[in-house]
Amino acid sequence: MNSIAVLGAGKIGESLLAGLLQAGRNADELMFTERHPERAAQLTAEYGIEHVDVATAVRRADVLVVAVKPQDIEPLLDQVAPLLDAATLVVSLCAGLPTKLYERRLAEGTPVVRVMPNTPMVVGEAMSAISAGSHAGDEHLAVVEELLSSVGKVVRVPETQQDAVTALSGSGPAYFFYLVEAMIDAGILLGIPRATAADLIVQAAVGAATMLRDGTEGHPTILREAVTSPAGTTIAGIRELEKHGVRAALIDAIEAARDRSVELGRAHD
Ligand SMILES: NC(=O)C1=CN([C@@H]2O[C@H](COP(=O)(O)OP(=O)(O)OC[C@H]3O[C@@H](n4cnc5c(N)ncnc54)[C@H](OP(=O)(O)O)[C@@H]3O)[C@@H](O)[C@H]2O)C=CC1
Ligand SMILES: O=C(O)[C@@H]1CCC=N1
Repeated sequence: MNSIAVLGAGKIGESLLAGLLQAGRNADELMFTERHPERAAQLTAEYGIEHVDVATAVRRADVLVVAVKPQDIEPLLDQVAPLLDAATLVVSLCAGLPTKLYERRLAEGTPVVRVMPNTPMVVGEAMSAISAGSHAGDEHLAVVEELLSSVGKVVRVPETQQDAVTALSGSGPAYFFYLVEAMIDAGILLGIPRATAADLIVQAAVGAATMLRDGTEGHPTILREAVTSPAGTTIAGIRELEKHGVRAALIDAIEAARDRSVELGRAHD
């Protein structure tokens, strides 16, 4: 079994570690680096995973998972580059950062796989899209697939699509959470207690998501039409969504997220 070091155990790094443990991986196959000692201690207490320094992570890990903010990548690569040999697989979870950035900075021939995961990996429901850098072959993609399929679904995409994927499934959970927040607020407006409104909306979201994924008819238009009765309540609401341009707003939002991903990568050209 590969030993895995997560460099930067923030929100996504912790989600990955927690998801891997939940999937049955042993804590002693995992390690992480983190620059705040209190947070490191808290993570070790909660998960039983060892906090190590970068040099130890590079020496011991078969797979180095980079999970720092894109803005923090340069100082991290300064630390890693002199220590790393080309036998270690580098897996980047960072929005926008191309594999060629790592290839430029790390030992010649280092295999790099770019991944866009999402936080539902903490409950084993991640969507991760993976792309090989120029020194990563099928065997490296297979290692990453095996790792991430234990915490959700994995697809292979050309690296040219990763900025769009970042906007869709990387940021996607935030947009669903935003919709849920807004719908709970609507419940408050209508006089429903917050806890009850939250129960109603969260279960509606879980039911709708399950129908989309597991139902015999998973097409969103057909499912939405089945809820929309003639002269009924749903169409009255949909007319308001259309009046307020919600569909166009979502398309614009996802395009803006894609553009920001491109910009984050260009900052390192
Ligand atoms: N959150 C999400 O839903 C997703 C995030 N990502 C990607 O994952 C990466 C991390 O995002 P996220 O988890 O949200 O961000 P966080 O800020 O929560 O996590 C990054 C962590 O890395 C730490 N860090 C930074 N530099 C170093 C270093 N040199 N050594 C050790 N630790 C370091 C940060 O410390 P400090 O607090 O001091 O900054 C922080 O704890 C980003 O590149 C993002 O694009 C990808 C998909 C989804
Ligand atoms: O907001 C971000 O930049 C990261 C990348 C995808 C989800 N969160």
